[in-house]
Amino acid sequence: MRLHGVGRRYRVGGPWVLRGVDLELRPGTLVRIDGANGGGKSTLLRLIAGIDAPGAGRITGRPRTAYVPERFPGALPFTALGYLTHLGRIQGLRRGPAATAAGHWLERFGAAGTADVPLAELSKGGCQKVAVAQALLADPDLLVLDEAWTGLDHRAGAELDRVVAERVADGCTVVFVDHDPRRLAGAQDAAYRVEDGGLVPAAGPAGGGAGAACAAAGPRTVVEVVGPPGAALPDDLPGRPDRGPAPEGGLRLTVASACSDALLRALLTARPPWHVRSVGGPPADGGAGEPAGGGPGGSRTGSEGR
Ligand SMILES: Nc1ncnc2c1ncn2[C@@H]1O[C@H](COP(=O)(O)OP(=O)(O)OP(=O)(O)O)[C@@H](O)[C@H]1O
Repeated sequence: MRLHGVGRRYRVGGPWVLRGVDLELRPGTLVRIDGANGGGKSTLLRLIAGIDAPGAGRITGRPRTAYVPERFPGALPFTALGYLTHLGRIQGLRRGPAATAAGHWLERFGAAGTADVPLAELSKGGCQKVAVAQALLADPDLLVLDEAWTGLDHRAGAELDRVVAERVADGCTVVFVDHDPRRLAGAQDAAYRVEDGGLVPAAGPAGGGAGAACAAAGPRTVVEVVGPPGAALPDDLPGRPDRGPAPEGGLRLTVASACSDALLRALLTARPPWHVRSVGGPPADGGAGEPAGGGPGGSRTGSEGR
């Protein structure tokens, strides 16, 4: 998708909040937008999300888009599950798959217990989980997150980090604003600042590249893999895993746990696919990693022994 010389002002003859904004959003990239309060970040995100239209310039190549707004209209006459199922249907899902997706995302964000609670009775955090879940129902190709982490508890926030990594690994473009400069730090493919109505490249920890869209910090996961004979490890794997030989042959990959699902998916869907021998945590001594396959904290995969 591309923004060509996009501008927006809120009244005829009024000041331009944005002017002459050019931006290319490539598939499978994570893009951060920063800027001063009131500078126009949300305005830009609404244009990117397609819920507002530019007053100048144009936007081309829009993919299937989902959006988490800065403020979610919580007091609607639905239960959490009913609302998400309804939105899933609007996004083109049939009733059964919409209800399944709704339940899945509530579960992932630790909100399964609020499925039958009216939106008006949810806590701020509970509402925010619904706001995030609605954007994920139909696997969007462009996900626009305006302070989507605000109000989420730690576990749900970490889950959203993981979801972002998975979506990017699946080829989705994710554009986000967040007040925390450490959010997905080092994982961004590009970062920009809205400044004086324009968009300028931001200095900072961006530049991870398409395969790096995972949080680098936090717990680590160790994955032991065996490749097809003669195959090299695919380039640009999610999370840029550290690699070394595995004692039983093959490779031992160590990656931020937030990226492990995306890494596994990339390995299993590579052509030809890699065999995952075990998945586990690093050893307590913090060394290079001892997959706990079969032991505490680790698991053998279903493909073991193939
Ligand atoms: N619907 C609107 N009608 C009129 N003016 C608006 C509207 N939305 C935003 N503005 C104005 O546009 C400017 C940019 O607002 P915007 O919300 O895009 O900035 P922001 O960078 O997201 O701010 P914040 O960091 O405070 O969320 C502000 O001066 C704001 O008052």
